[in-house]
Amino acid sequence: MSHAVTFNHNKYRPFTPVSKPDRRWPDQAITTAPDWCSVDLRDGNQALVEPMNAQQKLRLWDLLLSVGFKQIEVGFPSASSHDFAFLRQLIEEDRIPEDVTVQVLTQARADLIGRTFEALKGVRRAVVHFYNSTSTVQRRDVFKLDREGIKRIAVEGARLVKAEAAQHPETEWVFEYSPESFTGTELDFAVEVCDAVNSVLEPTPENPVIINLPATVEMSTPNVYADQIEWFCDHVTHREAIKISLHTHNDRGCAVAAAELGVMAGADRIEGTLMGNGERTGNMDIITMAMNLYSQGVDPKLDFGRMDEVIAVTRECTQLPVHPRHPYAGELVFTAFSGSHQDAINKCLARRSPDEPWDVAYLPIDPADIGRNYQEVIRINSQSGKGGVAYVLQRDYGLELPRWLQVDFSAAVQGLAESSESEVGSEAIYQLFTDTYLNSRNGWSLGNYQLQREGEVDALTVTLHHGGKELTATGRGNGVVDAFVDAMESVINTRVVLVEYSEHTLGQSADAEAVCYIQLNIDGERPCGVGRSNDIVHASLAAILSALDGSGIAMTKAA
Ligand SMILES: CC(=O)SCCNC(=O)CCNC(=O)[C@H](O)C(C)(C)COP(=O)(O)OP(=O)(O)OC[C@H]1O[C@@H](n2cnc3c(N)ncnc32)[C@H](O)[C@@H]1OP(=O)(O)O
Ligand SMILES: CC(C)C(=O)C(=O)O
Repeated sequence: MSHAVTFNHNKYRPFTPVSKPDRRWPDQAITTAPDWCSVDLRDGNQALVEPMNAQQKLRLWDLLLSVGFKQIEVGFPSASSHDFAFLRQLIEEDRIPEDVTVQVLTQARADLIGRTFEALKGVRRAVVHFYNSTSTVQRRDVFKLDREGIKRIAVEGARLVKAEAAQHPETEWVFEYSPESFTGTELDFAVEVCDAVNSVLEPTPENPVIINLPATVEMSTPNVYADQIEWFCDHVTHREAIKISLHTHNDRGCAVAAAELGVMAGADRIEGTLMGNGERTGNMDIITMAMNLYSQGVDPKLDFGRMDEVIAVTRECTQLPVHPRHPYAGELVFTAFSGSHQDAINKCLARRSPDEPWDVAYLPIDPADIGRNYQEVIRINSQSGKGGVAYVLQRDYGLELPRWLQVDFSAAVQGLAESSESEVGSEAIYQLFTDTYLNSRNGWSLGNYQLQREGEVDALTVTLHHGGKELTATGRGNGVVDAFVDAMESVINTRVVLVEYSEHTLGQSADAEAVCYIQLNIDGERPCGVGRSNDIVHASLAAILSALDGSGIAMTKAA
């Protein structure tokens, strides 16, 4: 394969690690949920091919409330009349619950800040989130300003939001400042700018400012981001009066990991979106991070118990598909196709008692917790093994196949899966089971039989049908199974050894059907058979005949 001349890694530079020999975050664990802020209606919306209409925004807003978000960034009202109108609608229709705070974004620019406060008029409580880019590249190429110039934008923004807020004391104001493109900003400069902003805002522990440190572009491994967060927390002034918020993007695929390590490094708050929708590769996926906490026994303070509804509404509003393997939410994430996984899941679920902590191989959480059922856990294709097939027959048809029959039957399922080159559904598996063991394969069927007890010995006379002909056989033995094996030995004139026998009823009642599973040894061949009847004796005889019938060679001697 020839390489395109443009595919040249020499064009790029590695990220600079943070020199931090005293790092503490690797020893931390997350034991409580951070404060969550959904930015679906702002960062998520600004990244959509077709931004949400008013109806879709309301739908998503209601969903976010029902999941339990207490802080929701609802838009950039100074940038768009739609965002402005949506915020007005929430305020004027009194749609913001007492315990929920709306947040709005604005650049640190006078006209935009003025318009932002217009949009917020009459709101009970709000987070005003202002930002300006501080990164080296944006300073050089976008703003063409030095550090002082960039700091001035931030400080002026802080002064303006504070002044605007002071004119509306009826509202409870919270300020949030982002040194946008924090991950491309020298750490000392990020601290310098945020300190300067805070010297205007004058936060206190009772009235803290939110300092949001965005990985506007994810530029390094998550450990470096965590180092940056810890370094920032160690050096910023008035840490006790600041809520450190994180807002990670997923350019390198590690937005959730970065946010998690960032929380370990001292952050209090997380901004993100459902399913990680957002600019480019998206924002941090709050579902994944919250469910990661949940799976560790930490209350995520968000309720994803109705995951399918969350997915349906999000998909409808964003018009974005959900990957079938999206963590926790995707259609296939609790499904095992491969044999060894199925076998392990099957055994763990069978052994598990419901009052013990969840500990099931390959399933990090109980699918039932998010409204999924076990139906989807095990699905069958050519990668599947006997355990999975047995699980499906047990789950859907109550058949408890003994291990040796699982082995025998899995070859048939494998053959079907390979020839069909597709998934094999539960009904097709059952049909194959019926065709393989329950329907006569070579035309033999059981007619009447008579059993007589003579002392310690049972004598059996049985009628067999084949191709319109009738054949009577007799046998003696210790019990009816033994007597029938004896009768069949005389029919095929070959030694028949009963190797395995297993039975169960299909239900609790006295007249419940019985299922009998048999394995024979005939000249080294080990045919298996299954019989099913309201009468256990009939089921046993039918199973033996099924095994003989299926073996083909044996019964040709009788035909
Ligand atoms: C990482 C993020 O997601 S940040 C949020 C991004 N979201 C959005 O941008 C929402 C949609 N944006 C918009 O509709 C528009 O950009 C507006 C209304 C906000 C601004 O519109 P305009 O002023 O017409 O245009 P534009 O966005 O191109 O503005 C760029 C100007 O603002 C300046 N600017 C950009 N960001 C900031 C900032 N945070 N603070 C101060 N000035 C800024 C730029 O230097 C540039 O200045 P110049 O015109 O002197 O060259
Ligand atoms: C405005 C900021 C927080 C942002 O959206 C980003 O940096 O991605």
